[in-house]
Amino acid sequence: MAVQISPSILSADFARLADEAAAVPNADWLHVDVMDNHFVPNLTLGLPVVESLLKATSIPLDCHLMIEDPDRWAPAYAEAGAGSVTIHAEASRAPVRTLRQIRSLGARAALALNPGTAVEPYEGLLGEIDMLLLMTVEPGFGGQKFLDMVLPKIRTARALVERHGGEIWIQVDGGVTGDTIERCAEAGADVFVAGSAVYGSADRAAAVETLRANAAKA
Ligand SMILES: O=C(CO)[C@H](O)[C@H](O)COP(=O)(O)O
Ligand SMILES: [Fe+2]
Repeated sequence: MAVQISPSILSADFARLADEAAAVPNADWLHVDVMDNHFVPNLTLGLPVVESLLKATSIPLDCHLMIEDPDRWAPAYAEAGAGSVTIHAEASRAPVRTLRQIRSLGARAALALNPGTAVEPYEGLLGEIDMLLLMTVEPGFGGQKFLDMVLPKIRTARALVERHGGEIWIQVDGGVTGDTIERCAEAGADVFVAGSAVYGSADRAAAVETLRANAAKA
């Protein structure tokens, strides 16, 4: 499993997003948290900002939609050129249709599960996804404490994914730091989102490399 690091611009300076993207040239992805103040109690950014960001960086965008109606909006992010589009299982009413639309528009399709959502009921969707996102905090805000209770679910997900051929990536998001990343990698995650651990550091690129090195220790 190659380690991939996806810095979350949630913790970046929103007035300087192009510079903040340029500060992490060694990132595999740029994680974009779309929040609508309904599915989660916070409001961030939407499609117009993603469209501008796509013009400002060559780093592929990993769009994490924390919105009430992902079935309506997710295809537009894929159409705009996002490299990966993630919908929440708790929000989607038609996940198969939406995940297929995302793929048919050329993006990787991903399904996200909140900390309290079990993975087993979604085994049937594994054929429809390129990545499974396991939230390691309750979605809505950056800078929260990593929830250790999700570690067994990462192990379960890794076992399920291996049974399905092992090609689906497992992403973790929330409270991922130089300290917690090793536990996530050891449990079976291979894509790591980090907001405050990267954008809370003076040297963002060095923070990305520290995360990558620590994940590789597992
Ligand atoms: O989806 C998210 C929150 O809902 C963010 O991606 C996540 O919280 C990143 O921030 P941090 O690394 O600071 O926890
Ligand atoms: Fe996120």
